[in-house]
Amino acid sequence: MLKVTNIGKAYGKFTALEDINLEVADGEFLAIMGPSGSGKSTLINILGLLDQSYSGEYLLKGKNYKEVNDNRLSQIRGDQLGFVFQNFKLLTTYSVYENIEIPLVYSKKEQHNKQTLVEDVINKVGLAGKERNRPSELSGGQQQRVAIARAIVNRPNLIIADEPTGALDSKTSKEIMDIFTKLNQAGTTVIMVTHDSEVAKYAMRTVYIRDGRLYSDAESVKNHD
Ligand SMILES: Nc1ncnc2c1ncn2[C@@H]1O[C@H](COP(=O)(O)OP(=O)(O)OP(=O)(O)O)[C@@H](O)[C@H]1O
Repeated sequence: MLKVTNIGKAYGKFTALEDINLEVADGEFLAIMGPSGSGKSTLINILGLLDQSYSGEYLLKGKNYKEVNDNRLSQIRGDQLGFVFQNFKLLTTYSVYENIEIPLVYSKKEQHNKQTLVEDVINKVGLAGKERNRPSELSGGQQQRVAIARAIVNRPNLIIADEPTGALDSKTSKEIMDIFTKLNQAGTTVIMVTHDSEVAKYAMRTVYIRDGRLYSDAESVKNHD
């Protein structure tokens, strides 16, 4: 799915990422863990084609998008990637249905029946009956379901989730992780940042970032415990 070779990222004199190497296979479910400020968001912003100012090489599905212009990049993000954030990032004046429909409205992909696609994902995340509600009328867990539905409606190759359970209680977190697990079992690659080791257990593999450097599970134990 993706390959990162020797990636570095600096904010002025501050090195946020250094010598990052990572390969994620199609169909994997990867958790990225690490302390606050270690570089997790910086890394997934690069993986999600939201940040192009890094050194090293990033290939998504074998392609290097570093020189691609912003319009084309947002098209690629919309068509190939799905994003889920800690604070849901829903549009508050839109209904559940309208929030989920957004990626289809902007996509240039052929979509024969948008309504069926939206209804399918609403059922998948267990929100049938809530189509006309506004986000403010939903619980945190329900809002995250809307965000997940919005992330998958365009059938992305890869879902990038930044602390998707960070604002949820443990029971709701489990329900949300069950949805990610199902999506992954159906073939979607998932990369998820989390602080919560219980949540990371849902992933097949966990990598750790500390001070901008990446460690695999075993290396992390060796170097830091
Ligand atoms: N725009 C920026 N300008 C300067 N420094 C930045 C900027 N964005 C991030 N940083 C710094 O880079 C480091 C990594 O930040 P990042 O947001 O990637 O951490 P994180 O691991 O995601 O943290 P958290 O778990 O708290 O979200 C931090 O020390 C942060 O202060």
